Amino acid sequence: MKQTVYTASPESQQIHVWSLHQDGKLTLVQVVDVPGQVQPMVISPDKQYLYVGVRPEFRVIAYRIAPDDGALTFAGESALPGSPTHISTDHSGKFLFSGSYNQASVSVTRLEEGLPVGVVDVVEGLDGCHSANITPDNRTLWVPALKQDRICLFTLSDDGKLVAQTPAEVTTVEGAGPRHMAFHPNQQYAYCVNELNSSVDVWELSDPHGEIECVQTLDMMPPDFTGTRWAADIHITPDGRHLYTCDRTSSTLTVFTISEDGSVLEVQGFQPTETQPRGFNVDHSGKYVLAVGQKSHHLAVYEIKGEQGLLEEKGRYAVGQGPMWVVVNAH
Ligand SMILES: O=C1O[C@H](COP(=O)(O)O)[C@@H](O)[C@H](O)[C@H]1O
Repeated sequence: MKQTVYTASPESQQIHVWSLHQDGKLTLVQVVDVPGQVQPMVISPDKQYLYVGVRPEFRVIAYRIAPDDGALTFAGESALPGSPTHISTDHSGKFLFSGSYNQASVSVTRLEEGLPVGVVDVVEGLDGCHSANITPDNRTLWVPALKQDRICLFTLSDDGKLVAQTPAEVTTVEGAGPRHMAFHPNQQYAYCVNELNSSVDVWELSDPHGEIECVQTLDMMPPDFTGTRWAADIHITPDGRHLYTCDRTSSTLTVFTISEDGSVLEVQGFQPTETQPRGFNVDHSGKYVLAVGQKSHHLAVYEIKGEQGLLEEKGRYAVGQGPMWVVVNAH
C-alpha cells in the first residue's frame, strides 16, 4: 500500500503533498499554490479526488489525484453558501457536506463524476456549526452546533436533501461545545470531541427510531492543567483500538484505548505536539499519527506504540504557514 499525506496551510495558501513511507518518513512530492485560503480537506471515497474548502471567496475546489505519486491537478470548483469550516462526503461519493461556523449552516453539494456541481440543500440555524459526519451506513448525518451544545441528526435523502430525524438532535452538557467526530468501525459508537471543555463524549448509536445515548464523558486534559480548554480534532485507528484528540492551548495529543465493543474509553497518556494543533490524522495502516501546528508551521509524524497506543516522534517537517488540516490517502 502506498500512502500520500496532504497538509493545508491557509496563511501561505498552499497544499503540501508528501509520500509516507513504511518507516514513517516523509518525502515532499509537490507544493500546490491554492487560489485562496485553504482549510478543510477530504478525499473522495474512490480516492481519485481531493476536495478542499477555500475562502474568502467561499468554494470547494476539486483536485484530481495522480494514482502513482498522489500529485494534484486542478479539476473543478463550485461555490459554497458560507465559509467552509469542515467538509466531508457521503460514502457513495454523490454528495459533499460543508459545515460553516460563521454562517451557522450545513450545505450539501452534488458531485457528478467526482466534480462538485452545485448546492442542493442548506440547513441554517446551526450556531457554531463545526462539522458534518455521515454514519458508516450512510444514513445519518451528525452535525455538531458548537454554540448550542447540540448535535443535529439528519437523514440524507437520495437527492441530497437533509431531513431532520426524530429525535432531531442530541445534546451535550452546557458549555461543552461539540466540534469534530469519529465513528467506531463496528458502527455502534460515535465519539465527539468538545472544544470548550476539552472532553470526549461516547455516543451509543441504536435503532434509527430509538434512543441515542451518551454512555461516557471523559476529561481529555492532564490532571494538572489549569489553562483555557481549547480542543479541536479527533481520530480513531482503522482497527478501532485507539482514539486520539488534540487541545490547542496545551499543544497536546491525548491517547485513549477503546474497549473491544467500542463503548469504553480510557486515557493512556499525553503527547506534547506541535504548537496549537488544530488538525491531525491517523494513517491507513494504523501505524502513524500526523499532526500540524498552526503556530509552529510544522508537520510531526508519530509512531503508534503497543497496546496503549502511546506515541513516539519519528520526524517533523516544515510546511506552509498556519497549517490546519491533514488528510491521508491510500492507493
Ligand atoms: O475552532 C475554531 O473554529 C471557529 C471557526 O473557524 P473558521 O476557521 O471556520 O472561521 C473559530 O472561529 C473559533 O475561534 C475556533 O476555536
